[in-house]
Amino acid sequence: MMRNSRIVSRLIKIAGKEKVFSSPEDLFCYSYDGTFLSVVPGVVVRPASTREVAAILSLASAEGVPVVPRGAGTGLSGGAVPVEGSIVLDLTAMDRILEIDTADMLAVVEPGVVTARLHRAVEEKGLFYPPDPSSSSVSTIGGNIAECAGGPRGLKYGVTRDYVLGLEVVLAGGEVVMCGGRTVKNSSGYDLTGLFVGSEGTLGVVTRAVLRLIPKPEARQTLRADFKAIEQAAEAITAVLGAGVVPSALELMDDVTIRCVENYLHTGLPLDVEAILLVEVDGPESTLAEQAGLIASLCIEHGAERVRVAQTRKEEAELWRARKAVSPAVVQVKPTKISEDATVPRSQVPALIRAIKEIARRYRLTIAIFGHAGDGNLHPNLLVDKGDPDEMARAEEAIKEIFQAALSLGGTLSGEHGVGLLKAPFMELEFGPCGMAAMKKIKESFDPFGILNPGKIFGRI
Ligand SMILES: O=C(O)CC[C@@H](O)C(=O)O
Ligand SMILES: [Zn+2]
Repeated sequence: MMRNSRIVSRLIKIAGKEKVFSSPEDLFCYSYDGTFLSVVPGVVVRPASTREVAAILSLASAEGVPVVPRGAGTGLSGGAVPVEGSIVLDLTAMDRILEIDTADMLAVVEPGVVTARLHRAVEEKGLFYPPDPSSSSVSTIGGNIAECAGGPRGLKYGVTRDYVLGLEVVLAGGEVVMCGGRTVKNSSGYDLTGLFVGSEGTLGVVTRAVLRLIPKPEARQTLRADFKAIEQAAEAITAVLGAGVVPSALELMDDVTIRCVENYLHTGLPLDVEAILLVEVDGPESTLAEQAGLIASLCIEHGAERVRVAQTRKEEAELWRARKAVSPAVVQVKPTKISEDATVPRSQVPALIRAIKEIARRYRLTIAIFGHAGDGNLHPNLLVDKGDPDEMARAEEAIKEIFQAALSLGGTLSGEHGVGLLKAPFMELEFGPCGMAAMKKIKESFDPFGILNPGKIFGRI
């Protein structure tokens, strides 16, 4: 609850009475994101323009009040979890697609645009915005930029970072800066655009983005391969990636994951296998049969029980519905799922799977393994019970070991979910003290009073 009523009145003056929320019910709704963490903020404000965001940040820095920017709150690292007494900046009302420029192949959008809405809008014009996090039907572009979201298409097309050409950002004191622009090349000065992408609202608040688009692939084909042993699936992934085709998605779901999804959706996934691969290829219609055929035969060669190629759009949608429902499905089984995002060079995926399985056995934990195996990004989800302190303690140790395993295989803590609060304690494992000190200097120079999303990336301060 915001103790300082003067700040609430100033916010009302800036954004209007109906855009400032401070009832206990409203504050509760903004207290959490896609993780199990929750902190009630002081007040919520929903600005409608860059000018309003600038006025709010200048007020917050003058008063020393923390500000936590927020999109749809689907993040999985705690990046949008408020700080006690903070102002939550709900950016969902700034949701205009300002421009889709087919000649320069770019879109100019406000941060509150829902990712799937942008997909539809650009696809209507024959263009394509590849980043597609599983939450794309609700996630916002601002949140995607803040966490550098990815999704299944990362393997072929990259992640949000690869599509941000330019940004308008409001800095901590309320100053508005423009960085990058509408060109596909830009080598002038420091890459501020790149710095803001993935900075989780700790350096500034994105109020407008120029996004690169590409031509929409002509067609696509999806197939599912079922494997009795997860090792076979892991070998098939390596074989597919080495065969010269680049699938637009190559997703893995292990047996724990399959059971969670089946329990939730009853979509007919096989329960007698240890893993399935969901593979999508795209490109000119004429190339699909050959690409899919090659992948299917490599899967069979590596022990797949069966390969099913989706014959209709409906069948394809059903396969993707199952994959995209993993997160909500896992939560049905254990509400305190702890979602990880360990990412390794793609050749190391089999080794990472082995390491996670061994850690799960040793700590007596159920871990669902799934994710974007084709680009090395796995999401081991620990199914734990928050009310069981012994299990939580084992989970904590297991998480640390999973991170260590990923790092020792040449990987990173996070491929696409960001650091937020959950991974902050482990950052030094990846960057060492000097790397962390360099990042802190950047943070301090952008946010000398520490009002921008404090605690994220660096841990509680
Ligand atoms: O819940 C998760 O761990 C992953 C969510 C998302 O990144 C996905 O790939 O479905
Ligand atoms: Zn993912």
